[in-house]
Amino acid sequence: MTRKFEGDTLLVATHNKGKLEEMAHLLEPFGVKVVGAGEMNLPEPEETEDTFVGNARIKAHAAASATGLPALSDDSGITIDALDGAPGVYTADWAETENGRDFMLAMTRANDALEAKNAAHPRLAQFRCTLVLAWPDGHDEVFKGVAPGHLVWPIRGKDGFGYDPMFIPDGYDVTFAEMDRWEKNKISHRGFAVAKFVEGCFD
Ligand SMILES: O=P(O)(O)OP(=O)(O)OP(=O)(O)OC[C@H]1O[C@@H](n2cnc3c(O)ncnc32)[C@H](O)[C@@H]1O
Ligand SMILES: [Mg+2]
Repeated sequence: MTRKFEGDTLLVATHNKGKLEEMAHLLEPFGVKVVGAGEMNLPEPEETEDTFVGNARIKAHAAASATGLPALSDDSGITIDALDGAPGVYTADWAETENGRDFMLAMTRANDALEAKNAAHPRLAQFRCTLVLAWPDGHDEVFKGVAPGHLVWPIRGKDGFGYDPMFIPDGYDVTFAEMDRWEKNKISHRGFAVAKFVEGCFD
């Protein structure tokens, strides 16, 4: 098997431990080890774009130009039909507090907004993941994945991260947070996007 990038280590331009663990597990069968932006002491760039791909490009290119290595970023979030696609690219912002991120608060906000609209059930939503592989010469490649499902309240489960405890993927009756992390990878937005990345990067 050959791969487009040299060596067996891939720089993943994220500071999110949950994403990194999922990617490490997804790429391990291909002999790829991942190293996160935090371990490389890279700063967290400001995400100033209003699209997933725009922000994924910012993160990937920042890491590639700082290190001279190809870098894979992940910009992701949840889109809720009854909220016209919110929080979308602002998914992480909904968790922001003076003392850092609080995802119980973020999930409560999402549920409160649905309640305020008296939104019908099932409350359809999609987890979306955009991966950008940026090369030190400035070009990049984009890979996307979507996981459709619906939101439940109260939240359920202790595994996963972010909004996982309120999201039930289509075809299941458990939330992402009630599922084994590796089971989630088989049907998640990130799992589907990584599968496309693998298709594009390995012969
Ligand atoms: O930017 P990086 O450093 O990669 O890490 P981040 O956590 O800031 O990531 P994003 O900017 O892409 O924001 C994505 C948000 O969507 C949430 N999210 C993404 N994927 C998720 C998943 O698989 N399960 C639950 N929540 C997820 C995540 O918790 C963040 O709040
Ligand atoms: Mg971010």
